[in-house]
Amino acid sequence: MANSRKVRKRPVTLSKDTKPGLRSNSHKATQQTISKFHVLLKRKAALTKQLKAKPLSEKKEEDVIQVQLAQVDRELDSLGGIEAYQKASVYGQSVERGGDSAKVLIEWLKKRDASQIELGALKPDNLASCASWIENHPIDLHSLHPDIEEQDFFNRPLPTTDMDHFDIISCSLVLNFVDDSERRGQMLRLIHRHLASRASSLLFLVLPLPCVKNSRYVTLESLRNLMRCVGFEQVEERWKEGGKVGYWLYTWRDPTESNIERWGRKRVLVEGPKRNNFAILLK
Ligand SMILES: C[S@@+](CC[C@H](N)C(=O)[O-])C[C@H]1O[C@@H](n2cnc3c(N)ncnc32)[C@H](O)[C@@H]1O
Repeated sequence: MANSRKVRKRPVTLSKDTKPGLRSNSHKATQQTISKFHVLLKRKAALTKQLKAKPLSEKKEEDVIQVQLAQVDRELDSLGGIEAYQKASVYGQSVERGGDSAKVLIEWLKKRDASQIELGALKPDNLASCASWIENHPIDLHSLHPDIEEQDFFNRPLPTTDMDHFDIISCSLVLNFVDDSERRGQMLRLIHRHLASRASSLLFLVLPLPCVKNSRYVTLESLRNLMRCVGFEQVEERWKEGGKVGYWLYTWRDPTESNIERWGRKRVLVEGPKRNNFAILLK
């Protein structure tokens, strides 16, 4: 359902100085930047967690962690910071996926007036072709364009009126960017609260395929069940064997808190040495 937020009719395009500028980058270099970034962010999250867990008496240990944190920050800076990561991701969109995730979302949407918030938007015009019926509100931690609001979704004020809620939330390759399993669960719960509480509200989720096909803690089935617990019913799923990413579409429903404890801690679902540790926890 559309609300009275201003509908942006004019398709906005990326300005010259915000174009990726990475066309000459090799595919390999792009992948390296993205994966180095993820490794460093994970390390940073682990160190920050350790720091919070330490009692103050262990000052020496705390100092060591602070030094390690500073080193991680330097390495992130030397990679070019979040902007370099984002630009590599823009480039990755075309090389890895043959285009932006929005293509899949548009294919799945039934044409109706709707308001959408796009989390982790690298470009302001992903939904330009639907501008007459979708009022899109792109946000990102680090905005690459004046039409993308710079905002951490975790800090976005909760909706207070019907108008503040969205009909659609797009969360493409953002949940995996969140470096802590509990915070991923929090993000899903927040998404649920920002959507209008009706069955027509939609969540579009995109994850790197290994998060669900090669994790020891998450499978396609567990994702479906966890999402149901948060309050999302899966209606579409798309991925292909050997593919890079998976796409899911969910409708809003009431959460089922009955077996919530099942999702409160990591449980190995698939054994194997080459599995990754991607997890989502609900507390
Ligand atoms: C890998 S990029 C994905 C971009 C794009 N959505 C896509 O599908 O290619 C992840 C983006 O999510 C943004 N992001 C991560 N956490 C966020 C948060 N809490 N709030 C807003 N944006 C966030 C990052 O800044 C980054 O630009």
